[in-house]
Amino acid sequence: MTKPLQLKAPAKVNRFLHITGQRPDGYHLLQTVFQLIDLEDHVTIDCRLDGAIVRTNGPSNVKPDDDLVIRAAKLLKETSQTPLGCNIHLEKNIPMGAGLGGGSSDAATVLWGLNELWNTGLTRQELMNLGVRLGADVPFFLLGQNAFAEGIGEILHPIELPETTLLVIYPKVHIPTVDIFKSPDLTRNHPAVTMSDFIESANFDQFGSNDCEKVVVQKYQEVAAALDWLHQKAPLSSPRMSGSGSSVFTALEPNLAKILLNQLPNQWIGFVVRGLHRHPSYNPSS
Ligand SMILES: C[C@@](CO)(OP(=O)(O)O)[C@H](O)COP(=O)(O)OP(=O)(O)OC[C@H]1O[C@@H](n2ccc(N)nc2=O)[C@H](O)[C@@H]1O
Ligand SMILES: Nc1ncnc2c1ncn2[C@@H]1O[C@H](COP(=O)(O)OP(=O)(O)O)[C@@H](O)[C@H]1O
Repeated sequence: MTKPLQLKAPAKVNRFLHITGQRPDGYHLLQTVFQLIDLEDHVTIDCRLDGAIVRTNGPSNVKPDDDLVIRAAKLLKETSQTPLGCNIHLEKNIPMGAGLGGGSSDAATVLWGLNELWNTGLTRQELMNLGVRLGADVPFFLLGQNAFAEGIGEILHPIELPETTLLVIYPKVHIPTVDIFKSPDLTRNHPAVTMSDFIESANFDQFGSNDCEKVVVQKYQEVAAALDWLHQKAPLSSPRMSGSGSSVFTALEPNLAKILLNQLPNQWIGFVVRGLHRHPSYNPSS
């Protein structure tokens, strides 16, 4: 019997997020830079010979069958027709509905881990094609490195980003992605940029904007307050929201990030994180 796999599933931030159009099926076309950060869920996967797929631990507010880790395992089992099953132990550290991609990262980690454990032999691209059925962010997490993304987030161009420390604030608001994408107030015609525009910009932190931010700030006062707080405390930085919210972040010198974390109003949760260059559990060429 193989040993259980212990894997880290990192969160992401969107350094900018432009909505450039919409597909005929309603999904939004976007351009973004995804950055992996060292805020991580822990996923332990153990092979079962009886074919059952079981979550042995996980968020109490997500039913086991709705959990993206179980949905990912079932999708790979169905696709590969393996007779094997698994136990999945999920320790959540990434806040949910926070625009940090935790569910998508967990799903990607399970697809990658089970492909190894079950020896199903899918290529990375095949795993990505499966993953996008679970969430638009899943292919990025399978890529395993930072990326400039287009399409609905599945067209990925690897990119190297400089060392960064970020202060991330989760304003304890859970935002369903779908609510933001269906808002009539969402900007959907941001002019297209190129990856070179981003790379050649004088300051990555100031490049572009997050088109979901306006809609979220109008609807969720706590997100607006967290952004205002960052603007006041670090006026020289460029605070942003990540994804469809609710987390906000800014790049700071590490000592200042720690000082501000200690001053954070206690109704919010803060994290000082470092940008990662590679996925902590698998590398892009494996
Ligand atoms: C906005 C982004 C940016 O990174 O991140 P999050 O804030 O959710 O982490 C992602 O594109 C989100 O990806 P993900 O969270 O996987 O969303 P999904 O489950 O695929 O989609 C939830 C719903 O949002 C809408 N949706 C999602 C992505 C997209 N490009 N266009 C959409 O219109 C669809 O109605 C979809 O049914
Ligand atoms: N393992 C999981 N982790 C987080 N959320 C999950 C998971 N499985 C299912 N979900 C559902 O997906 C929703 C969005 O997940 P998450 O990835 O945390 O947020 P976001 O899309 O804002 O980055 C959650 O509200 C939850 O209902």
